[in-house]
Amino acid sequence: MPVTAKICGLNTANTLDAAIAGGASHVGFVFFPPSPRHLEFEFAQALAGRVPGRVGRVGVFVDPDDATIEAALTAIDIVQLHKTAPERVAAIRARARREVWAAVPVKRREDLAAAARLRGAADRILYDAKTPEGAALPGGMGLRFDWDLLNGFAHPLPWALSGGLDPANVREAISATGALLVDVSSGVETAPGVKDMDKITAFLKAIG
Ligand SMILES: O=C(O)c1ccccc1NCC(=O)[C@H](O)[C@H](O)COP(=O)(O)O
Repeated sequence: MPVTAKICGLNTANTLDAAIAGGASHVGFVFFPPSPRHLEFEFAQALAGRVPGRVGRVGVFVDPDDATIEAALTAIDIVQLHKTAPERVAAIRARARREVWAAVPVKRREDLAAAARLRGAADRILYDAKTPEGAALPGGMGLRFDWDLLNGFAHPLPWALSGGLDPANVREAISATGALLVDVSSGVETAPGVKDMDKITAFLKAIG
C-alpha cells in the first residue's frame, strides 16, 4: 500500500501548490487563533479553491463551537479535532456531515487508551505527540513520541502518524510504525508558521 501524507498548517498559495504538486493526499488549514498558522475563513476559502478534488482539505480545530466549524465548512472536506471529548467529536461529526479525525496525544503507552473511546465517534485517529502542560498549542510543535509505543497496538480505527516528522526521519517512522498516512507541520518549516517549498517537496519525496 502506498504511504500518503498530509501537509498541515499551509498558509500561502505557493506552499499549498508545492504540497499539491509533490503529491500530498491531504492539506491542512488551521483554525485556531493562537497558532502562527491560523487562517481567516475568507483566506482559507481562497486557498481551498486551489486544491484539486483528489486532495483532501482538512480543517484543524481545537474543541471548536458549532459556529466555528460552520464558518469553515465551505473550505474543508474533513474536520480534524484536538482536545475534544469523544461525545463532542461524535456530535460534530453528525452535525457537520464530514469525515472527522480526532487527535490522540501520546507520551506514554497508557495515552493510547483514548483511541478506543473514539470508536463510533471519529473516522480516523491522528496519533500526535503530547505537548507540555500549559503549552500554547496542542499540536504543530515539532515534538515526536516514542514510535515503539504503537508496536502491537490494536488500532480501533484507521489512523495517521504525526508529531515531529521531517524529511530526514519520516522513512524510519513509517518503517517503525507501519503508518500508511503521515502528517507534518513544523518539519517542513523554516520558522513556526513559515512553510518551505523545498522541505515540503523533500518530505513528499521521502515517503514515495
Ligand atoms: O499546527 C498548529 O499550529 C496546530 C494548532 C492547533 C492544533 C493543532 C495544530 N496542528 C495539528 C497538526 O495536525 C500538526 O500537523 C501535528 O500536530 C504535527 O505537527 P508537527 O509536530 O509540528 O509536525
